[in-house]
Amino acid sequence: MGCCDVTGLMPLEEGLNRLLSAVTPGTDVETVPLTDALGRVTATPIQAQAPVPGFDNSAMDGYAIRLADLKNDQVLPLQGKAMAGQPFEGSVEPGHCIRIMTGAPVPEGCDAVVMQENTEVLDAGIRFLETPKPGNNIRRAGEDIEPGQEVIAANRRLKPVDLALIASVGCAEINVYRRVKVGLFSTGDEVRQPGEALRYGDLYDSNRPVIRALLDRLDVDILDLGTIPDDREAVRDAFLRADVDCDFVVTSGGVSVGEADYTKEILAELGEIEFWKLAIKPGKPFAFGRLPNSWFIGLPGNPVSATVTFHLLGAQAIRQFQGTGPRPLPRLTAKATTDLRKSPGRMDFQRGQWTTTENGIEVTPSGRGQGSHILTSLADANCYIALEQDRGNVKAGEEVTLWLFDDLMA
Ligand SMILES: Nc1nc2c(c(=O)[nH]1)N[C@H]1C(S)=C(S)[C@@H](COP(=O)(O)OP(=O)(O)OC[C@H]3O[C@@H](n4cnc5c(N)ncnc54)[C@H](O)[C@@H]3O)O[C@H]1N2
Ligand code: MOO
Repeated sequence: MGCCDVTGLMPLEEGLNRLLSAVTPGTDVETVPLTDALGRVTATPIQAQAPVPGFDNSAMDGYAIRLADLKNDQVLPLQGKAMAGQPFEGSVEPGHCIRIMTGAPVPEGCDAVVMQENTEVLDAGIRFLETPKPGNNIRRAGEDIEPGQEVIAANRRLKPVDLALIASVGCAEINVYRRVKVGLFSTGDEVRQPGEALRYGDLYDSNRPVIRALLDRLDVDILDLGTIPDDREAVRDAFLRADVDCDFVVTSGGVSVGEADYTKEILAELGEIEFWKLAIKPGKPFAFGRLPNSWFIGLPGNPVSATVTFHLLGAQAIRQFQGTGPRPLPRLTAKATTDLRKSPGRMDFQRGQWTTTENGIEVTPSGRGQGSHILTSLADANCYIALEQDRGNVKAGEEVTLWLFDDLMA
């Protein structure tokens, strides 16, 4: 197939659908303490046993009163004190008020709290400078969460504030799915590690650092097998090693049609290719398949292609296995500020910077070019300019669809 031959390429949507229906969520569950739960995916829902707040309490430092007691002079003698953690005990005598602090239980019978700033301390008691409405400054029991309420659903990736919510209902341990294990390696005789000297024709392995970092953000365990030379046996060994221990094997390079492109060949030998070659640019030679024990994600060697295909496809496959399901990127319509070159046949994911201007939302291509070796185009971007498969060149001012970068890429 020549570089411009687009026959037999699978549209992105079809590839993604096939990948998502092939990957079934993992089922192994473990229990972790709340402190270790960030980024994990819940296996069971979490329900509140008791209301939150657990009791009617004061929203302000001030005085708790019975509204009916406020007479013309608005002065009530002070009877006692309610502090957070030290409730007022006993019953409030008619015509009295209680000093109360934020978070302290509102004494029974009191139906409003007046903040300190709206009162005056006299020898005879407290003068109220306002007449509050019933319930003023009282936070009701169960206002946030009712008993029995589901506060966290199953199959949710826990974010920082979820941990607060879970703590607020007193839950100390959480059932989560086992962490996904991902084996990772780059291939290529020319691929060196940063810090090493380059021979003529070599380049540095930029794929592994970015894919590792993206995997970290997906909260997986990584088995990093490094860079494997273009040697059939070495690539085969790396595949077998990763497959034994992992749920996914992610590689970069060797999926094209070159003479040392063994990745695809070995996948066909050890497992099964589900699909290879998508109608997208960059990333045409993306491969997805099944190994004896794991799923295979074969990223193209070009750095932009590897990163974009991992973002659009690989990460979705991992989320599917993790149980959260895929997370589509949000989309926006914008005006292109410049002409964009585009050949019909593949869907383009050009890299761009979108901004809101007085003319609406505009997008400008990022980097010094859109080649799949131009990493700066991706580093300077905050979105993809997603140009439909059949679309041709775009003129400045035309509308284009943006796929916005999510927190994985931002
Ligand atoms: N005859 C054809 N040639 C190519 C086609 C095609 O359809 N027909 N597709 C092109 C496209 S598109 C891509 S993308 C690449 C994908 O090739 P491979 O996945 O086989 O990758 P390599 O050939 O090993 O490398 C491509 C390119 O990327 C550099 N590379 C590889 N690994 C890394 C790494 N870890 N970090 C940084 N850069 C890396 C490598 O040196 C090459 O320059 O194939 C096209 N060819
Ligand atoms: O489609 Mo390749 O992944 O552009 O360089």
